[in-house]
Amino acid sequence: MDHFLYRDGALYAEDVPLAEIAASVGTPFYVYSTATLERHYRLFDEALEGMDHLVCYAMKAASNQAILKTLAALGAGMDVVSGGEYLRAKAAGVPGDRIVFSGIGKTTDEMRLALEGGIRQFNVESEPEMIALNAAALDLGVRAPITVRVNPDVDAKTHAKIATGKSENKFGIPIARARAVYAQAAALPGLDVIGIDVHIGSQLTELAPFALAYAKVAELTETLRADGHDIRRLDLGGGLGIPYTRSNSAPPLPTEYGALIRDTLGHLGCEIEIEPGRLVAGNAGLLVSEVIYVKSGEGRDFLILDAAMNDLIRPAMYDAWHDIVPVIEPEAGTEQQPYDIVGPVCESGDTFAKQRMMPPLVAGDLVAFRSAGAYGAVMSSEYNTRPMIPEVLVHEHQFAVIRARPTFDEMINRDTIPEWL
Ligand SMILES: Cc1ncc(COP(=O)(O)O)c(C=O)c1O
Ligand SMILES: N[C@@H](CCCC[NH3+])C(=O)O
Repeated sequence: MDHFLYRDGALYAEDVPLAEIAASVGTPFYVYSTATLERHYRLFDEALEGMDHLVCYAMKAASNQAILKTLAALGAGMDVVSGGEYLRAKAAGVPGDRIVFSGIGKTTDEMRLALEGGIRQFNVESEPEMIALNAAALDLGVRAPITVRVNPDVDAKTHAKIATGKSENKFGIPIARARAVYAQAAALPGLDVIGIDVHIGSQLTELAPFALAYAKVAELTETLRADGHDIRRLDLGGGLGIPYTRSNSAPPLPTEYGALIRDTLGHLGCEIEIEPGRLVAGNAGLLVSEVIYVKSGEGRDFLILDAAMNDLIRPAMYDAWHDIVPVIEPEAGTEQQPYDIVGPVCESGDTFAKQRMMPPLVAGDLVAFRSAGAYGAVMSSEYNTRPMIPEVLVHEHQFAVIRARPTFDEMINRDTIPEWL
């Protein structure tokens, strides 16, 4: 459930009409609902109730400071994947002991930053990374808490570009090699081996792949304990999918996911961490755009929007579906017609939807892309020298711009001219 509903014939974000925000900030823009963000975080937190746990929001999904602060205020931890994300999390008030550091390519500088600023644990993904982290920790005279991310060779049954748990993927160490790698880690004096990490992919719409992966983690926990390792924390990654459209095959709910965790891993008495990103932010955000032109093509009509692939790359990159709805609710019985919905960028990949059934629209009408809160604004660019679009946060009846649109002067003057020119 989200907080973007039609009321009196118009789409609202909580208690604010989207048209009012559009009039104030101009289109296109991203808008997030505080209530939905909070609700989704709490669903995970409650799903793990009774177990020692921490929900570490995967901030790669949406990392505006205001979003992070909203979640941090509820006690959320953060999963970060770069020095920049680490600093963002700290700036939002998340203490180091609630930050986990994931990613296959952590640099020594990033390791030092986190070791100095405080870190809950590093999720280490290779032997060379282990050696580098050991050296960085010894250099600073500290011990780095780590889990090792294992690759369980499980098919997450999601888009190939966001599946991470098969042996051919670049992530984690093959689970078959885990015992040897843990033995190596335990022998490094700068590392404190505390647990196991796994993350098999994103936008999972079934529980079965999680069940397979977690069963392997349970077995590995017992094996490693028998080898003498004090395995006391399991980081289970993120990946639970969201409904991108209102169909009857909605993905499992956080409660069902929590029950699976309890069933497969509860008996081990470990502290549980999860790293949801998409489910927290995805349906908490919309992209709102205006129709610039309606153009008749050869056998098809194009809705040309002022949003483009640089603002929301998911359809171009993953052929992703986003529901696109008019901001003014069509009257009951309005006949729909097919449109190709496109942006102004100069490539045909700048297509959001083909032959999408919509009520008749004209220039100046507003449309909203649903489920755009995760991997939306964070993946945007200035391609075609299009300014990054504003982000707005709604809280009940108020809204605030949480990132302003840069001016063209700011964009142009960001470049510097070498002295020979
Ligand atoms: C290590 C790690 N944790 C958490 C996530 C968040 O995944 P999702 O947004 O699907 O919940 C990702 C992205 O897939 C990831 O790579
Ligand atoms: N960017 C991807 C998700 C990547 C998940 C990364 N851990 C998407 O929009 O679906």
